[in-house]
Amino acid sequence: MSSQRATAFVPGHVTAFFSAHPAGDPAVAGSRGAGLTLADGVTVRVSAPADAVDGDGNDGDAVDASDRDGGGSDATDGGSRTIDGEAGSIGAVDDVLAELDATAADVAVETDLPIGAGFGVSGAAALGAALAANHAFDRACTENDLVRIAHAAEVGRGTGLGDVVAQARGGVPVRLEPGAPGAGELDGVPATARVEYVTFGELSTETVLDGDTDALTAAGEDALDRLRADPRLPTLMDAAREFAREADLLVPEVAEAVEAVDAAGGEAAMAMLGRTVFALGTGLSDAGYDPEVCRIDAAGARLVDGRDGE
Ligand SMILES: Nc1ncnc2c1ncn2[C@@H]1O[C@H](COP(=O)(O)OP(=O)(O)O)[C@@H](O)[C@H]1O
Ligand SMILES: CC(C)(COP(=O)(O)O)[C@@H](O)C(=O)O
Repeated sequence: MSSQRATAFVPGHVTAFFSAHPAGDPAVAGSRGAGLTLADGVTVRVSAPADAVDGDGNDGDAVDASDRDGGGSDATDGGSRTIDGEAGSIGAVDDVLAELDATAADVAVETDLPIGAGFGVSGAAALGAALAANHAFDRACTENDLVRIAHAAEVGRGTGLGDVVAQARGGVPVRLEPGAPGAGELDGVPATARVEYVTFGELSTETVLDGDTDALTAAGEDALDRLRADPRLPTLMDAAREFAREADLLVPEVAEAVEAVDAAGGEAAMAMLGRTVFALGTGLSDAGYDPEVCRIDAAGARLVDGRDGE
């Protein structure tokens, strides 16, 4: 049965450490590393125009974009695109919609997370758009197909390497081999925890990934070896701190917060790639900060029903 509206939720993902592995094929390119997925994430609502869902996997010429009211949209040839109610789009989302022949959709991205601050919002929006558009347009893709499409879009735009596969899994994903399903390989640290975070601002993922990533990648491989030898959260946090120092990515506000949490007896690290510090338990509040609070996400990306996305 075809459904014309669908909503997906995708957890945020803070990368603790990573190594970059470029490749000609964006489904094969990606990162190794580890991080935490968060119960705070991104909700994506997709509506397909009535004449775009024909159940044979092809909306083709049935949709004349010029007939549609593009109010509130800055999309060039399709339905409306909003981020938290304001007109705006994310490149990886546009590419996912094009791949699914679903540019006619109205797409609303909603999140309480800051964009560009290391929470993988662009990857989450891309994966959420893939899950919801597949359902709304009755495209009959599998989950692996949709993860591959979102991963390739995110890598192609240079806004992430490993967030999408991690967000699809949930929990504490360990990316053992880079790339989308079929190429990559995932494991996880079986753990749950309260997570606190404070954001001081954005850090351009595109700029870091476009630069020399050799030192970063060497540090990321060392960190992954440490975690594989001792797959527990405190080791992940310690490996993350060492990675940030060795890769020379620490920014002063984050370094100060990580030290303050350590002095108060807690565990904190920098979220790659953003001016963001995250801590386990009450680490940041114990150090005198006023953090956002959530938990490690248990389920990974999923379609959700109901008007409120609950
Ligand atoms: N309000 C916004 N602030 C920052 N980036 C935005 C915003 N709206 C759209 N974008 C797009 O979202 C993407 C953010 O990617 P990235 O820096 O990897 O952030 P994140 O860590 O949240 O994934 C960029 O492609 C950027 O152009
Ligand atoms: C660290 C990063 C390359 C970017 O993460 P973000 O800035 O959150 O999009 C991530 O995708 C990863 O591979 O671990």
